[in-house]
Amino acid sequence: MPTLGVNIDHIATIRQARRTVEPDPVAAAVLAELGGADGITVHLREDRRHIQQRDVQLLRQTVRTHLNLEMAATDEMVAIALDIKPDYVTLVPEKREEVTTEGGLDIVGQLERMNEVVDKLQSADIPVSLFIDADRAQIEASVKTKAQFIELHTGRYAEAHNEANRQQELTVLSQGAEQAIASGLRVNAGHGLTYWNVYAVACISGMEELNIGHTIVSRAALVGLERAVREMKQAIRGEL
Ligand SMILES: CC(=O)[C@@H](O)[C@H](O)COP(=O)(O)O
Ligand SMILES: NCC(=O)COP(=O)(O)O
Repeated sequence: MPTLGVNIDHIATIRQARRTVEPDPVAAAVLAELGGADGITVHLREDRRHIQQRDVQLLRQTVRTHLNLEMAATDEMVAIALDIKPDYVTLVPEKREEVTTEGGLDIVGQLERMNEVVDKLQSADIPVSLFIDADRAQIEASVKTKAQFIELHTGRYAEAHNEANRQQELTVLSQGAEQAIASGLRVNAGHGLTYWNVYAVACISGMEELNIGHTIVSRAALVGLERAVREMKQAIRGEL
């Protein structure tokens, strides 16, 4: 079975909604690890809409499992990664106006830049993963970069409208994983995975790690709400 990288971006989304100090992503990472997370994933976006650079610095010092830094392949982000030295970097495409990551990286169309960034990071002992669609040409180009990993974008599978479409997208993911592993790449997957759709992806042969965030933070908000309200009643009564 693949390991679980817990993406805690949306803990920071709640904090940034008020620009306050809670909830703290560092505390969230500790709790995720206590719950069995095999790794912690954060996406430091150029617009800093959720995770901040300080969070990544603190997480580097506190995460006991491994820290996966998702980032765009920009000079600014490469400099941050070289300074903080996460356990691995996942290069992702990024658009300021997007609600979340749309599609995978175009490795074919920017092979020279990808080669340069992968080489800079891996020469500093930071393994690189490329977040791509399970597309034959993108996988072939990823091999050329010498990145150690790819992360297959599971968004289209997660958004499938019916069972036939879901099976079709699952086959695309399985075939992509097979091609990548046969070419020497290690394979992770993520985006849009939920408690209801994760199992089929977890069963893909050779899958190493699943990075999952939004559904876990969403569920945490609901399963923790009753206790949170009970504790506020205690606080109001001066009992906390
Ligand atoms: C790369 C990816 O699929 C996710 O990590 C996603 O980017 C999380 O960050 P956002 O929710 O800000 O898109
Ligand atoms: N790379 C995918 C990830 O880290 C989490 O994506 P999501 O579960 O928040 O959609």
